[in-house]
Amino acid sequence: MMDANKQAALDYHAKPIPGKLSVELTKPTVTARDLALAYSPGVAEPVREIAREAENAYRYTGKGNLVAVISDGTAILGLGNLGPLASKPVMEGKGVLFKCFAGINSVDIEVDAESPQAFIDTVARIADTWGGINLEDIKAPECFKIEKALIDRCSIPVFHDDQHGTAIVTAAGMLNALDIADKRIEDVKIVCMGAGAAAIACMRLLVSCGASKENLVMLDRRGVIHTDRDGINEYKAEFARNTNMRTLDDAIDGADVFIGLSGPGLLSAEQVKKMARDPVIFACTNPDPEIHPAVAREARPDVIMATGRSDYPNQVNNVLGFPFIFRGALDVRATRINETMKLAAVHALKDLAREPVPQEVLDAYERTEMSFGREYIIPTPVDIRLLDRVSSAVAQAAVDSGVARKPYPAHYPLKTINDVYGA
Ligand SMILES: NC(=O)C1=CN([C@@H]2O[C@H](COP(=O)(O)OP(=O)(O)OC[C@H]3O[C@@H](n4cnc5c(N)ncnc54)[C@H](OP(=O)(O)O)[C@@H]3O)[C@@H](O)[C@H]2O)C=CC1
Ligand SMILES: CC(=O)C(=O)O
Ligand SMILES: [Mg+2]
Repeated sequence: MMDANKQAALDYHAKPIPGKLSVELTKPTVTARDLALAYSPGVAEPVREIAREAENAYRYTGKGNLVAVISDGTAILGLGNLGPLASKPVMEGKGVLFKCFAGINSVDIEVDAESPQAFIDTVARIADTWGGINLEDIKAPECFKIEKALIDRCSIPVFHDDQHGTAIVTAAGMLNALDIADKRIEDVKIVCMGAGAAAIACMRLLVSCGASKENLVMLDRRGVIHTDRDGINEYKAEFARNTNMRTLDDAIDGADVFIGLSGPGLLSAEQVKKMARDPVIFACTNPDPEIHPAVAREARPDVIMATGRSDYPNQVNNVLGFPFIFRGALDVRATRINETMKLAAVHALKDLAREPVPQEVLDAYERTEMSFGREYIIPTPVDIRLLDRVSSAVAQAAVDSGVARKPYPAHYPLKTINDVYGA
């Protein structure tokens, strides 16, 4: 980041008070009577009700609209394993996004765990306090076992955002980008740089959406993941290709799609030049993408380009997913976030990009025009319609697929975050 922007980012986090989130009160606390209701003796009444029937926690506490954002700091954005405390600005940031885009309260928890099992046990022991758990920035392959174990042990939704949030948004953006390029997902040659949490989940979901594993090459730090390679874990093995390709140079030749979920600056202009017509490049590593959009565009004026960042067009970032997916899941008290709900979110996002863009979005992005096309393949996070479209689709899918413990919300559609508690 340039020095001025770097200082601006540090000042933003430091001033006027440190951090980006605080806690607000929802009840009066002025008089002795208020205190007698809020604390002793009044607080004993909801305690007794919850002890009698656990579901009452949703009625008498903030549980139903409260998500824990939990990390061990092992894969902080694309910055790597910098430890739990260093992940705190990102986890606070996820809390900001939960609140401002979906009206969901959250608490960030950074766990210093000596092993995946210790992490699992820590999270499982505090799980009942929340309406849902958003796991964040936990590296592969540990993240897969951690998420599965917690889903098995918890009765609330547990969702590894870097896997599924990213996959949902990537799939929605990809379906639109391929439509614009006039290509079929079944036919396209895909190169996926990275074989971690986000990459594995993105490729799994793209395959569910029609992509062929035979057309897909995945790479990690050692190059192409192929069937003759030793020592690849079971998740990478899912995408091992029987191929002579060994390097990105080999794989990128004639590729229709490059998806980067790996590290900064790994794709060169020369490699972009070797891609097929109307190449689709999602350079999603944060904060510094696999290739700068200007470099890609100079190499190939016909590129359809996305990054994970807010300061370029086409932000393919899980921020478009997790706030609204949890909103829908919480509002029907879903026990989990299943594949049906994820696909519903993909289609809601994909379809919304094809509608006219509201003036508020144009103003926020200081643009006079935005419409479905190469520079607008996916809605922007500030688009208030996401709250209605994605949350409604996810809630309906939860009901339809039998994981909802409450009916489709009577107070939907949500027009603003002020609507989230209903009338
Ligand atoms: N835009 C978005 O919404 C999101 C973007 N991301 C980005 O995706 C990236 C990966 O995140 P995540 O999956 O959570 O992390 P993981 O640690 O789980 O995976 C990282 C993967 O990237 C690979 N990788 C790292 N450096 C290189 C390199 N120089 N060459 C080839 N492969 C490399 C690793 O290879 P190996 O297996 O050999 O170690 C590993 O497979 C991050 O940069 C992150 O910012 C993640 C989530 C959301
Ligand atoms: C966006 C995000 O979650 C990441 O880069 O890790
Ligand atoms: Mg992340």
